[in-house]
Amino acid sequence: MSEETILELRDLSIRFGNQQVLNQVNLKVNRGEIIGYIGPNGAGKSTTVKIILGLLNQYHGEVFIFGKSTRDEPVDYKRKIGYVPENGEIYDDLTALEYIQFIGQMYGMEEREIDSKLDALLEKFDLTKVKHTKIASYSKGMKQKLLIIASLIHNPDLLFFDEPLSGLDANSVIVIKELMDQLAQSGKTIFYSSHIMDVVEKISDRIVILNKGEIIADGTFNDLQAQNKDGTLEQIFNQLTGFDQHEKTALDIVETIQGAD
Ligand SMILES: Nc1ncnc2c1ncn2[C@@H]1O[C@H](COP(=O)(O)OP(=O)(O)OP(=O)(O)O)[C@@H](O)[C@H]1O
Repeated sequence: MSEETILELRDLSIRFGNQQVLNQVNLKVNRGEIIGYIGPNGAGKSTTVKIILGLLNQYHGEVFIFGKSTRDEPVDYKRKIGYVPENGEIYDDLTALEYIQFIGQMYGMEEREIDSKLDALLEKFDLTKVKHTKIASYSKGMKQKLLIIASLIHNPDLLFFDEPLSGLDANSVIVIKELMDQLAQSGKTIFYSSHIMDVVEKISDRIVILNKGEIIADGTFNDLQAQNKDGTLEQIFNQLTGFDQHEKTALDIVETIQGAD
C-alpha cells in the first residue's frame, strides 16, 4: 500500500462552552486505507468530521487534506471529498434525478455525465423505478442509498461514511461492504464511522477509538487484540472505554419500567 498521507489531523481541539469535545487529536490516514473511527456516543466523532469538512471553524490545531492545510485551501479540496452524513438531510421535494443533478452540478460536473452515471448507479442500487419520484415517498433504506450515490457521483478520492448502512437491508449491506473494499483497493481512502462493531472489525484496515475527545487506541484489529485481552472488537471497545455495566444498566431500566412494588 502506498504511504501517501491523504488526511492529517494535527493537535485538533475544540470546546463547546465548558465542554472540551476534542483534545489534541493527532491522526494520519494513508491513501487506500479504510479507517474505522469509533467511540461511544458523544465521544466527538461527528465533530471531527464536521471540522475536516469545514462545517465548524472555532477549533484549534490544523487539518491537512491531500497535503494542504484546509485553512489555506478552504474550498478546492471539497471537490475530492464525498460525505454520507449520519442524519442526512435530503431535499424531500426533489426527485432522485433533480437531487443528484443538483449535487453533481455543485461539484462542477456536466449534466449529461451526471445523468448517465446516475442511470447506471440507480440500476445497481435497484432505484431505477423511482428516478422521477419525489424523495418524500422513499423508504429509509432508499433515501440512504440515494445519499450514498450522492457521495460517490463525482468520483471523490476521500470518503466520509457516518453510519452508511443505516436502514439498509441485508443484501444492500453486503453490497456496500464490498463496495467500500473495492473503492479502497482502487486507491480511495475511507473514513468510516459506525457503532456496528462486527462490520467495523471486518472492513477496517485500521481502527481508531475515540473516547471523551481523545484517541485511546489506533491500530489494526490484530494490533488491538494483541494489546488487549483478545476478544471481539465489541469486547475490546467495552474494555477500553471502561464499560462493563451493561447487565446492571439493563436491569436498572427494567426495574424502573416495572416500578417499585
Ligand atoms: N454545536 C454544538 N454545540 C454544543 N455542543 C455540541 C455541538 N456539537 C456537538 N456537541 C457536543 O459535543 C459532544 C460530541 O458530539 P459528537 O456529535 O461529535 O459525538 P459523536 O461521537 O459523533 O456521538 P454519536 O455516536 O452519538 O453520534 C457531545 O457532547 C455533543 O453534545
